[in-house]
Amino acid sequence: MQEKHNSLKQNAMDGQVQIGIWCSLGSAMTTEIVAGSGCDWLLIDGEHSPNDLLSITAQLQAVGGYPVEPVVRLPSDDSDLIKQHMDAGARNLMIPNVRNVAQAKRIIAATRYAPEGVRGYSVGHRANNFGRIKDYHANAHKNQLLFLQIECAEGLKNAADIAALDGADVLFVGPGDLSTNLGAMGNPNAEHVQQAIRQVIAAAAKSGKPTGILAPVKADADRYIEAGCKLVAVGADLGLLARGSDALMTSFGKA
Ligand SMILES: O=C(O)C(=O)C[C@H](O)[C@@H](O)CO
Repeated sequence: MQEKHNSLKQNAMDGQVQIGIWCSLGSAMTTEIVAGSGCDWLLIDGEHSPNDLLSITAQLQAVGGYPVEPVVRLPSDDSDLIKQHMDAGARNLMIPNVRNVAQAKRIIAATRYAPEGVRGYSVGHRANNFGRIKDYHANAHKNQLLFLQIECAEGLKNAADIAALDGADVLFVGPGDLSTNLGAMGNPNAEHVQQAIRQVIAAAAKSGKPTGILAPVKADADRYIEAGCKLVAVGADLGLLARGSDALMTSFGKA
């Protein structure tokens, strides 16, 4: 048995736009509903959502039969969390608030087995179909996609050097944190924040790496795609449900 080819990695590296949806509800059921939408990828959020290793594993299992690549965002760059979630089958990882090359190198090392890295070895886990994928450990890095979030001035300053690292596959802008850390909380469309986002796109492009962003407003998503973003999350389960249910109640005069 071979590991399934990572179409998201292939398409991202080929410069194809890949449309995603953010999953924040911590539910295998709602994430499976999203998986059937036709999106290319979906983000299971472990940073700002009530998720843990077990709930993230359940969501990975729920979407396993769909033509979608799940990306798991961890709450930090903790190497033990990286190990646990990769063993659970999270081969596309997003790490928040990456600020400099030294931190990025530590993160990359945590995703790789020796001699390139320090990922702990386990003979059987969900990632290698419980030992059935015999060459998993030798080839795992070929099917992994690592998203490093650029969300502050230091990360912005170091973005090009971070993107140049082997193993730093995607620079992913966190528009909420980036705008907050640039003095424009709640206003990612402020011109200096937009300029910063364009700077991240250019920094990644210098190393031939794609950029991603979360843009739940279509006009913003269209603008970022036009500006060169390739991995764009265009909505979130939480917002879709809140806005949808509110609109429904408004239509019956209930809100
Ligand atoms: O900074 C951001 O914006 C992100 O990284 C995305 C948010 O954390 C996401 O949870 C939506 O609020």
